[in-house]
Amino acid sequence: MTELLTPLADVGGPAQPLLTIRGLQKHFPLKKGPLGGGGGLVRAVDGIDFEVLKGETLGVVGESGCGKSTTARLMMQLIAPTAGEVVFDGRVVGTRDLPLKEFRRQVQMVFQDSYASLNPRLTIEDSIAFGPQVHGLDARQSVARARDLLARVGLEPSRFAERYPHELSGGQRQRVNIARALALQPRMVILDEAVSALDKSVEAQVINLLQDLKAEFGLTYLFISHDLHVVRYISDRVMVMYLGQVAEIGAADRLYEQAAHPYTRALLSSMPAMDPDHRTETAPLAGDPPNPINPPSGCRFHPRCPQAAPVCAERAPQLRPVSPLQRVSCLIHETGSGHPLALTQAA
Ligand SMILES: Nc1ncnc2c1ncn2[C@@H]1O[C@H](COP(=O)(O)OP(=O)(O)OP(=O)(O)O)[C@@H](O)[C@H]1O
Repeated sequence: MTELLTPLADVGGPAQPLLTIRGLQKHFPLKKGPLGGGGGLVRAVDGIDFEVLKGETLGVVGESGCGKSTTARLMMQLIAPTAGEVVFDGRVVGTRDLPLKEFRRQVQMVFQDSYASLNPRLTIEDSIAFGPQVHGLDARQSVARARDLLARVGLEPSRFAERYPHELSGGQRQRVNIARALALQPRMVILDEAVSALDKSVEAQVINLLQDLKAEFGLTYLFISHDLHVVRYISDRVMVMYLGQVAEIGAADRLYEQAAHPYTRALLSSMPAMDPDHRTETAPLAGDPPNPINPPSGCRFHPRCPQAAPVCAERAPQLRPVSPLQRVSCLIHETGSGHPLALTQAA
């Protein structure tokens, strides 16, 4: 299990998985046309395995449509998987071992749209108190918890508790959503583009708040974002997705400094430079991601990969450890010879 060792191991011994994803797939059927044509499947998530370690923030990145949100919704069991399972703290979710209701108390989610997530007819206080009441806490205790949490996310309860969502700014509403997610005292929070709609200065405040709350409540985060700078800042490890699969996963610093997958390198070189004097050597990502209805054969990245060899169109790579801190799905790393061309030459 050496691949589970992360920088967290430096501070608290070997990190253990809190949530494990095994062979997860989601294929959405396409509607048939009036004459029976069409059909087919959108392979939104197509066989992924990974773990979220206790106490870490796992960042998830990848181009639009690569399956990040579908993965999050599958993890929460908001949609049924085509195949695979979610294991939380050693128990399979949605079984007698760990019924959905109990799992959903322990794992909460915050979405991008701060307004859509709140009931416009409920006051802020009632929105936050609702979850604990559903889970059996009495009304007085639920309201007390809501007020505590409002203060904790930086919203003075005497000013905000009785207001309605439309009376708040986007940043304030997202603080309410975070308070609401914490009201059930979860162990893990999934943040799906949770700061993406905020102004840069508000975004920075909310990210710092998330960091403080994580430390205070001992939380584990899965943090989905298209902003590679933010992901590097907040994450202990990062998972890179490409066309419904995991391309690479590893410790954030190592992945950003020594990416092993050609896709990760291309994605990172498309990052706007924080330092204008900094020049990257790598070619940026060319072309659009291919269609998840009809993904390329072999390695799905091969049509866009600057290092692709003929074998890459024929053989699908497996996710394998390349170091104790990094796993990658690329034939380069399966040969151990440094280039997939060696595979064709050796064959
Ligand atoms: N209900 C659905 N029916 C059919 N296809 C879907 C459905 N939901 C998602 N998809 C498709 O699945 C693929 C993955 O979508 P998903 O939203 O998970 O990607 P994403 O990486 O989160 O993208 P973004 O960064 O744009 O939010 C896309 O091709 C999307 O169009």
